[in-house]
Amino acid sequence: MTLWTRPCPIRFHRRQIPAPKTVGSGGRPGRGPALGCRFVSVVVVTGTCTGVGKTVVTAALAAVAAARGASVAVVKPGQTGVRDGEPGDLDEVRRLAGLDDVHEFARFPDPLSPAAAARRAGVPPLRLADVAERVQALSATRRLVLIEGAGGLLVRYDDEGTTIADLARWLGAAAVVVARPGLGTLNHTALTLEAMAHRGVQLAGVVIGEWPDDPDLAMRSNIRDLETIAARPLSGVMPAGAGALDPAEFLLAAHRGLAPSFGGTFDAAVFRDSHGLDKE
Ligand SMILES: Nc1ncnc2c1ncn2[C@@H]1O[C@H](COP(=O)(O)OP(=O)(O)OP(=O)(O)O)[C@@H](O)[C@H]1O
Ligand SMILES: C[C@H](N)[C@H](N)CCCCCC(=O)O
Ligand SMILES: [Mg+2]
Repeated sequence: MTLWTRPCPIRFHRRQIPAPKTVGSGGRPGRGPALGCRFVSVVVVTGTCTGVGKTVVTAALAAVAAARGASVAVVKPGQTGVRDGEPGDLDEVRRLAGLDDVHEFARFPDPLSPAAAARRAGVPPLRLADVAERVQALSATRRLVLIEGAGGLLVRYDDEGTTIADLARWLGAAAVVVARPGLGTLNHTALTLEAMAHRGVQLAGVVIGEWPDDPDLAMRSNIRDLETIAARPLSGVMPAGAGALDPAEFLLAAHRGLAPSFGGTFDAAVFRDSHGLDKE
């Protein structure tokens, strides 16, 4: 346990399930969704900030894995900024990925961190330790459980300061970091990755949440520097407008936008060569 990680307040045994021998009806033996490791079953989707495209990337990961025949559940532990009866992030995942196995554990109407929104609502905060237990139960019968945080990595879920990084650590889950392409993202991404490293949260990959048709100088320059910061090629780039596609088009965009480690066909070198500055 590092100084940076909160201890789990409940008895919780980290467990990862092996990939099933056969995936889906036409699945080949031993072939699960390509998530970098056959034993990865819980992945946290975090971001450098709120509004960076976490929901779209979560839907893309779910769509590609489900299309490969994997059983996928998507969890939004704490949804804020949405009232009862209004559509939340999971409704967007449901619409884009055509997935019904979605789970929201708490909802607070004010558009704030889950901790602040619970305080304002005068209700107890969401306990991420309980979320860990519920995710563990889900993972017993799913090949993949995706967990979308609220805002960035260190957003608080309670007044003790429990974060999605703690949840990832308790579950032994790697995290996908969704980043903006433009000016400012290098610092935000570096801070996020450094905080993860200090907390012992493994990086599953950096994905740009929304790449515009007309990238500016900083965006083009940032491709190389994001890869330097992450010490690996980009794990995906979702095109601007992906959130408005219909499910069939979205699946195609998800395949093209996610790297082979996530089951897609995105080629970071090709993207870097065609959009980066290095060729000039
Ligand atoms: N690739 C994309 N194509 C189209 N729209 C996008 C894309 N990425 C993000 N958006 C839009 O940008 C806004 C913010 O994105 P999103 O809701 O995914 O952010 P988030 O990181 O999930 O934020 P939160 O912390 O609220 O969960 C949304 O309105 C979403 O529809
Ligand atoms: C309301 C918003 N869309 C998210 N659900 C919550 C974002 C919390 C961000 C807190 C912060 O980093 O200042
Ligand atoms: Mg979201």
